[in-house]
Amino acid sequence: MADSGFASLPPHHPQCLGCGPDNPAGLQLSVYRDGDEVFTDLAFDARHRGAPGLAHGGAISAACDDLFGFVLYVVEEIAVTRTLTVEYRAPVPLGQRHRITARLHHRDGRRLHLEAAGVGDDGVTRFTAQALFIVVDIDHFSDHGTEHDVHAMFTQHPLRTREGG
Ligand SMILES: CCCCC/C=C\C/C=C\C/C=C\C/C=C\CCCC(=O)SCCNC(=O)CCNC(=O)[C@H](O)C(C)(C)COP(=O)(O)OP(=O)(O)OC[C@H]1O[C@@H](n2cnc3c(N)ncnc32)[C@H](O)[C@@H]1OP(=O)(O)O
Repeated sequence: MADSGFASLPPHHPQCLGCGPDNPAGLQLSVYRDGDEVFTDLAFDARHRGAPGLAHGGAISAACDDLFGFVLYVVEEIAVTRTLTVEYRAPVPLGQRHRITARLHHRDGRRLHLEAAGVGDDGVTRFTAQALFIVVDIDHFSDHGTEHDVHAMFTQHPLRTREGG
């Protein structure tokens, strides 16, 4: 796939369930920016099993939620999920790669309306999602994480260029 040249976005933090490279129980998403959209290529595996051979809906939902958290790099706002709706249009087989793409649909004050779709490498759209994120201040996180960890989450990382595809 001709992905080289897309900007690689930094994980929210190293232990993030969705994208943290240091979280062995996480999805370890690698996320890229393509214009105003973000995307990740993901094949659910045995750790994400729901019914035999199929991905668990909660794992799919987590992937969508975390990917929405990367649209924030495009919007340049800090925001958190208030609502998340996933439409499971077709079963998602384990081991089959899907590209999940997310974008801002529209903004209304503090409300960010987001949308996403997961398309298999066979061209089938198996799930779509809509979310409402609410813009918050960095203080939203201060009561729960250490100052160091909260600061690190919002440190600007230089965008990297994807190598290969
Ligand atoms: C540029 C740098 C960008 C860097 C980005 C880096 C990191 C990403 C940032 C954060 C995420 C960090 C790490 C994890 C990453 C990603 C994972 C995905 C994201 C998540 O997993 S995140 C966890 C789950 N998430 C929560 O843990 C939220 C819990 N929740 C709350 O903390 C509050 O609930 C809060 C703060 C959300 C709102 O509380 P609040 O008191 O501030 O605001 P309020 O309730 O007043 O709502 C405000 C306005 O939205 C309207 N409104 C409300 N609900 C509505 C609805 N259903 N439909 C239509 N409108 C609605 C109201 O009517 C009002 O409208 P108006 O402003 O016009 O009055």
